[in-house]
Amino acid sequence: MPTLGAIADDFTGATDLATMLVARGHRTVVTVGPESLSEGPEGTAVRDADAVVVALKSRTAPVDEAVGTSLAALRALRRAGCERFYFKYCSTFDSTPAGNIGPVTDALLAELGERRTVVVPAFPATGRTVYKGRLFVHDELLDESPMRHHPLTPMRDSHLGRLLTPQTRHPVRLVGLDTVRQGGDTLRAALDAPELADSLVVVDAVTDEDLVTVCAATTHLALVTGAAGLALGLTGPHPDAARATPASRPGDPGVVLSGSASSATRAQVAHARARLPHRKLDIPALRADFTGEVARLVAYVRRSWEDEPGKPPLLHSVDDLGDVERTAPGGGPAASELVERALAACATALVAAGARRILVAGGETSGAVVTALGVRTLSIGAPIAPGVTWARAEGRAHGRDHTVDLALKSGNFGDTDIFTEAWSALA
Ligand SMILES: Nc1ncnc2c1ncn2[C@@H]1O[C@H](COP(=O)(O)OP(=O)(O)OP(=O)(O)O)[C@@H](O)[C@H]1O
Ligand SMILES: O=C(O)[C@@H](O)C(=O)CO
Repeated sequence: MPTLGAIADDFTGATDLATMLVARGHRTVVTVGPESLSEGPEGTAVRDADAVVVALKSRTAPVDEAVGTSLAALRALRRAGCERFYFKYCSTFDSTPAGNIGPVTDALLAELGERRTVVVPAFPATGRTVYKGRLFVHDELLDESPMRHHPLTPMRDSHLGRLLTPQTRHPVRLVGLDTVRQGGDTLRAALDAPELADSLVVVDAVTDEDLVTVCAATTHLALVTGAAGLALGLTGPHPDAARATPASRPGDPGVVLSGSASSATRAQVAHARARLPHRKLDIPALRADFTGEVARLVAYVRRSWEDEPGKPPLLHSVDDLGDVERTAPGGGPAASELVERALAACATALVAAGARRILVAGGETSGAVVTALGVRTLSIGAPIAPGVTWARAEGRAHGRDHTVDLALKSGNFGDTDIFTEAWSALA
């Protein structure tokens, strides 16, 4: 029976955390939404797991909806036996002044009858560190990094206290690196101090060792919050936890679907364009004739499978930031919505046409694709890069069951050659 229950605010974040938990010895199941926790064969997989991660698409949802789905996930995890909880959000703290990190944290605390938790977005393996309460992305402050241009959650501050305060009913406090470096016992005493009893406590962490210390000092908290780095210190009972075997065989048709505008993805797209068949989504064409344009994209991929076997085609929506359309002309559907819907529609049509391995770039995009594919659970398979893994996805779309290998790549994760090299991990 699982004891650790996690709620991830997007799908790439869910597989990011699950990858870390598997590496730390937890048999881990990712369920898409809370419903799959109890139903049918997925219920059995959950009962055999040490940890369950519920993947939500709540990061940019309206606040009430994000709170509602997160609470439903918490209740389902409690029913499944979980006793400790982990709210996973982005290592770049993706949120707006309204939420959803603060409101969801407040609601989870209230439901658990708790008043205090930690806020730990650091993930040094991917360049995210927190010092003096400020979030860095590699050697830049968050608001000076490319995250300030994010299409949905532009991050215009790096001070976690200032970012979180408008989102929460709790005071936001800081425990600094000097305390963390004094070790787990000192840090726990600092966190348990009466003046922090009602607070969301941002904790500095710059290295993996800092995160192991933070983890050790917070095992008594019913709820922790952060990115996947905080799970580094969570050693589980099954160090040899098996990874899922691939659903596909080498040579099976594959495709890359990228709706991410992040700087790492843009470099990956540029690299792949020189090496893979590729087609860019035409937003005005999607707006004018959505069904026809999706059919043309699908036909292009199918033709590429025949003309250039072994080279998974790339469908992408952004080469450079000039491609990001922020306001829809004439009040039509937003470009972001069109891109998500188009890539999701391509995914279901391509799976029906024989695709067995799909690499998706972008958290929101991944949510759209995974939902359209009717995926209920993801079993973590071969790792690709820090925070990115292949996962075996069981789903149902167009009235047919299917099993495919899915990799959900967070916008800023992965090396430049990930779109051409990820496939070798499936061999
Ligand atoms: N040309 C475009 N114009 C406007 N919006 C776009 C365009 N291309 C993609 N988008 C939208 O931008 C958003 C990108 O978010 P997504 O979460 O998929 O990627 P990301 O932010 O890079 O990844 P992550 O959240 O994992 O860091 C999606 O909603 C996508 O539909
Ligand atoms: O923490 C991260 O950066 C990722 O898992 C993520 O949430 C991006 O969508």
